[in-house]
Amino acid sequence: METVPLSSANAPRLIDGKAIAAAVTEDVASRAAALAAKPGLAVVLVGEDPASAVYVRMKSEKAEALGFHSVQHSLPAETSQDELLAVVDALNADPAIHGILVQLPLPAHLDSAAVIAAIDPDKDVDGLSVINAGRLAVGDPNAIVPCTPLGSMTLIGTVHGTDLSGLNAVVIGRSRLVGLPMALLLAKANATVTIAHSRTKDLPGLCQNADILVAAVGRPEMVKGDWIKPGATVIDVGTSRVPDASRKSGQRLVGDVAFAEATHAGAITPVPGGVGPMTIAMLMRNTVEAAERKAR
Ligand SMILES: Nc1nc2c(c(=O)[nH]1)N[C@@H](CN(C=O)c1ccc(C(=O)N[C@@H](CCC(=O)O)C(=O)O)cc1)CN2
Repeated sequence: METVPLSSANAPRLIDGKAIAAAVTEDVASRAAALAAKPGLAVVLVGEDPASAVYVRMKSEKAEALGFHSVQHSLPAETSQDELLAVVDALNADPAIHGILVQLPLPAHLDSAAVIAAIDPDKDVDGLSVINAGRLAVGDPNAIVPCTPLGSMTLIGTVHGTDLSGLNAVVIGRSRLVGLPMALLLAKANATVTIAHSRTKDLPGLCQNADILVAAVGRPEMVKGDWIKPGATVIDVGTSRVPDASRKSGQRLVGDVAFAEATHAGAITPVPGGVGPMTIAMLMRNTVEAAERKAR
């Protein structure tokens, strides 16, 4: 991946997640074509959450476009825990499936942790199982790493390269999906990492010390311009829909960062077109890797 110097001009450099994701998926397509059996990805959606339906469709369509065997299970919102576990069990046993993803969040009556735990860790292409989280924590190369942090690290790499020695990184958010694995990956790359959350004292002050700021809280435009250190690299993981009467749809997508105020950042991911496309690209990469491992 090309390393681009930090911007010295007034405007921050936009980190083009769409273009970088396209490069990742191009590589995935050629790896998939080299396999005797197509990589198989199963995506499971429970309920009718509109955003989840969009993401699941994007995943299935991308898998098809890359020549994968792509399977989608769309289950009603009232699906029971046992019914969902039975779907996961069947996918675990299916040799044509190398990756299983259960779209989150699940309806409130379902136990997400138990569902994730039921996925074969070698097919857990979301990297959410305790086994894969543990593998990542101890630096096991067999870890399947959650897609959004993996994609975010690739974006950071286009600015700073792979060695983040001497850089302070602040991750706002401590979820299993993004914040915690992100912090581990940054630490593995030699950054000095702080995990911040809703109980953190003086969050703006902490962020002002961050050379790399990762916002993953899901609160629209929470990170204000004066929280950002001049020249910092800002990775915006948030994707919230807010009302916007000027749009035909009546809404627009915003991140966790007040983008228009981040004029003095060195580099920043836009929303849309930043981290989001990388999440899908890394899911495809995790799936082809799972298929390659199976073929060895
Ligand atoms: N099982 C999982 N559930 C969820 C994950 C996940 O990684 N695994 N992540 C998020 C949502 N997500 C993927 O599922 C996701 C979010 C956003 C995008 C994306 O490409 N966004 C576009 C905008 C798309 C739009 O118009 O809505 C962008 O940012 O450019 C992809 C995937 C929660 N659940």
